[in-house]
Parts: sequence; C-alpha cells; structure tokens
Amino acid sequence: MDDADLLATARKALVGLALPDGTPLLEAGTVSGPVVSGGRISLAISITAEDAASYADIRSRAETALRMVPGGDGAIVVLTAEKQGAAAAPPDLGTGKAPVAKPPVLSGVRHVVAVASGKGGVGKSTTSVNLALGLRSLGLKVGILDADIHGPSLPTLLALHGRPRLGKDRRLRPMQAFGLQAMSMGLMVDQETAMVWRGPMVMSAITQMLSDVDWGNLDVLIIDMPPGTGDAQLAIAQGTDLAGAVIVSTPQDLALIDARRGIAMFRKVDVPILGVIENMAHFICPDCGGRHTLFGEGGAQAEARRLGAPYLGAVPLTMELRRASDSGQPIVALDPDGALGQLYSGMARTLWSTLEAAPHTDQKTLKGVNP
Ligand SMILES: Nc1ncnc2c1ncn2[C@@H]1O[C@H](COP(=O)(O)OP(=O)(O)OP(=O)(O)O)[C@@H](O)[C@H]1O
Repeated sequence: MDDADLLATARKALVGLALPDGTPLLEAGTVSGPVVSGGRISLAISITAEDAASYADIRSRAETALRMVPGGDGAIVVLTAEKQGAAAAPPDLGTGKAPVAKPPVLSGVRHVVAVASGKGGVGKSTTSVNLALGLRSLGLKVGILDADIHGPSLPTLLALHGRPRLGKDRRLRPMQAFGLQAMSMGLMVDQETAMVWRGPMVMSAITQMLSDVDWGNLDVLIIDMPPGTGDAQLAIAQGTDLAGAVIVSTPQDLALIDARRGIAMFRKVDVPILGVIENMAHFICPDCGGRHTLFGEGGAQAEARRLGAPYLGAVPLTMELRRASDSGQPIVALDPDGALGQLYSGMARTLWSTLEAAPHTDQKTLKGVNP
C-alpha cells in the first residue's frame, strides 16, 4: 500500500474518535495530521498544559487505532503543548542566519499564487506541479514552493534528491526540476520535527523559505499550500501578498464543502479566487477507454458559478496521471502534447491571462513589510 492509500485508511481509522470536548478528531483545528511518510503514520494534538491529563485517553486510543491500520509501519500520536512565545521563534533551516520575524519582500517575483484545497488528498500537489509546468510551457519563469510542511509531496512529484545548495551570500538556491525553481520543506526539515509545528511556526518556516531562498526573477511563484483551512493556511494567506488562489476540489460533496470553506477563507482575507479546478472529475478506464463519472459531474463548476469564482476546468482520474506523478515525471513534462498536457497548459494560459489582467502591482511585496 502506498502512502496515499495508507493515509486514506488512517483517516478512516480515526472516524468516530473525538476530543474530550466532543469535536470529531478529524475536524478539530488543533489536530495536525494524520501524516504518512514512508509507511509511518503520525498525528499531533495541540493542547494547553492543563489539558494533558484529560487528553491522555484520546491520544492512546488514536495511536492504537492508527497502529492497527493494515500496511502501516508504526504510528505515533503526540500531544503538543503550545508554549507562550514559541511561535515567535522560527525554525532554523540551517542557513545560520538570524530568524526572520516578518514576511520578506519578494521583489523579483511578479505574481505569487496559492494552490489550495479545503481537504487533503484531492490532488492539490499534482495540480500545482502541472500548472507550474503549464505556465513554464508558455515561456514563463516559474518557481514552486511546497508549503505542505506536514506532508510535503514535491520531492516525490519532481524527483528531487539531495539538499538545496547554500550560496556564498548564505541564501539557499532553489533546486531545478523540469525547468522550474523548486523548494520543499521536505528537503529541509525532518518530518517528525515538523509534525508538531502549529500555525505560527508553520508561517515562520514558510517566511524563511521565501526570504532565505534566492528565487531570482520569476513571473509566477506557485505555493502548494498545506491542505485544509486551519490556522496555518490562514497565516500563509494573510502573511503573503498573494495575487490570488486556485482552489482544487474533487467532485464529491464533502470535498466541495471543504473547497467552499477554502474559498471563504481566502475571501475573508481579501485574496481573490483566480480559479477552481475539478480534479479526478471522471474516470477514464484504461481497458475500454470509457468515461465514468463516479461522483457525478459538474459539481465544482456549479459551485464555482454559485460563488462567482472562475472555473478553470476538469482533470480526469487516470492511471497515466497517477503513474506519472508518483514516478516523479509530471505529465506536462512527460507528454506536453498529450490530452492531459494540453489540458494543464490551457488552464495555465487562462490563469496567466487572469493574473496579467488583474489590477496588481508589478513589484510584488509581502504584507507587513516596508519595502
Ligand atoms: N487526476 C488524477 N488522476 C489520478 N491520480 C491522481 C490525480 N490527481 C492526483 N492523483 C494521485 O492522487 C494522490 C494524491 O495526490 P496529491 O499528492 O497531488 O494530492 P494532495 O491534495 O496534494 O494531497 P495532500 O493533501 O496529501 O497534500 C497521488 O498519488 C496522485 O498521483
């Protein structure tokens, strides 16, 4: 069983478990995870120091449930007490520089775009990578930042190996993959360490990824956001001067409800929605070539229309795409002229037109900084 399947099974194993206040574990904003890495499942529950005793039971029940997930290679559930002031100290990513307290200025980046989903596992990272490559196929300079600290997928999707190089100026050089500048928290920080970071810590880490990395001149920087609409996502949406957000959803009702939450979150902090993409919209049978709409059709499009958000298109569920993604050969790079390659490039073209048409400054800055 691969990590994605394991994650789905792990989530199922947690259904029915609730925090002492009755909030279902999977819906609690204080819960990070579950996260699966190399078969190991981890989950963190953020509590105050006084709550430690009352949470001991749910911690142990969640851990037992996750340990019993077939195919898993061990599980850990930790209670993390948020210390006063801890959030102000961003993690040291190894550059030896003093931590950055405020969001940096990304003077060389024309547009910063968040790719987000209300729910995990809907194909947000696959979409981010292929959209980035679609933009690149238009001749643009494109970077991609994997901000999914708790479950970074960029190293897999772009077959990134090793660690980013540190320049003489003590700034990190992004890695190069398929003509993209790429950076992932997964390349920098041990996963078990990152597991226990809550929103402000995550924002601090992202801030460092933006400021300590020499992105150079980019037309677009795609931020592959962490899934969900919790405090980490809100912190990034608020702290980064985004040109806008692209929302990825599958057609299931539950995913659409979560996508709606995502749209509402961005709107709340005045980040425009640049587009909605329906992923795994229909299934193309590899044997008969038949087209099956497993979860109904047009849900995301209708939702986008209802919310007045641009609809960018529907990506089918195909073996070809899954294989390409999971083998580190994104479909747009592998087969740019194929149907999927053309689909992503078309969506990228629409996105770029929207970006360029928007009343947006040329010199991108990040909020909270005096340039
Ligand atoms: N349209 C598709 N057709 C087939 N497989 C897909 C498609 N989109 C994504 N996948 C597969 O689904 C799995 C999850 O995709 P991905 O990692 O992009 O999702 P995600 O939303 O970023 O997940 P997470 O919430 O864990 O970050 C991967 O194995 C990927 O290859």
